[in-house]
Amino acid sequence: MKRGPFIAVEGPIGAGKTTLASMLSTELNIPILKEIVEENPFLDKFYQNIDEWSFQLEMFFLCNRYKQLEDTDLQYIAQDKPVISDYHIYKNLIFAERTLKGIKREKYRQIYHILTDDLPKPNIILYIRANLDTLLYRISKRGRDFEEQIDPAYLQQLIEDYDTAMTSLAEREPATVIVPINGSEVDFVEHPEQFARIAAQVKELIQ
Ligand SMILES: Nc1ncnc2c1ncn2[C@@H]1O[C@H](COP(=O)(O)OP(=O)(O)OP(=O)(O)O)[C@@H](O)[C@H]1O
Ligand SMILES: Nc1nc(=O)c2ncn([C@H]3C[C@H](O)[C@@H](CO)O3)c2[nH]1
Repeated sequence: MKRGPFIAVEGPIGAGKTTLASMLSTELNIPILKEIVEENPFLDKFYQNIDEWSFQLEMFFLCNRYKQLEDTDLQYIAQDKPVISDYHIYKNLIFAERTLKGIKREKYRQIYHILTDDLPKPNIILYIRANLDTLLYRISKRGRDFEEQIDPAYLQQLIEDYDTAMTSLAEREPATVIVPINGSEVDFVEHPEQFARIAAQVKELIQ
């Protein structure tokens, strides 16, 4: 069955997902769904001690996004209305596979699949790839206190995890369109013509 476009913007921390999703939402007049950051009670503690807090944090993100996705399904997808999101639910697994170990990782995997397997997934993914220097620069420019403690090695691993995950998603879901964007070279914030090219590409995909 054909359904309305469900667009997700993805990429590692600080790649520009919220920025690009917001710009596209305005330009294309499509409602935006944003992830919850400031109200997250575990992020600060997590960055201070990943092993201690990872399970609580990953479960918090999963429950939150599960609820958002359920609502999105009712409000938009089931009614064939377009929507753009600054994340894909799959990011839960990308992060959790990196931050959890042993039995907790195994339990998390099972819960992730139970909760999300039957929910609608984005049919278009704008995947912003960016190198470590770009991400570190953008994260520091954004200036969230709790992110000052991010270990560059953790960020570098996530860059690689994202590449692996997107390749695997493309194999599992050949119908999903993945548009790679080189976030270290393409600057959709400072260069309107570069943003216009991305917006035109998305317009063409959803027509
Ligand atoms: N193409 C760009 N050129 C210059 N600055 C950018 C660009 N994209 C994003 N930024 C800036 O980088 C910072 C991070 O961007 P943003 O918050 O959109 O990233 P994100 O991928 O949504 O992050 P997170 O993973 O934490 O949710 C912001 O300060 C934003 O203004
Ligand atoms: N561990 C972990 N799992 C997730 O699912 C996840 N999603 C986002 N984040 C972190 C990245 C930014 O610092 C901040 C805002 O995106 O939250 C996550 N961290």
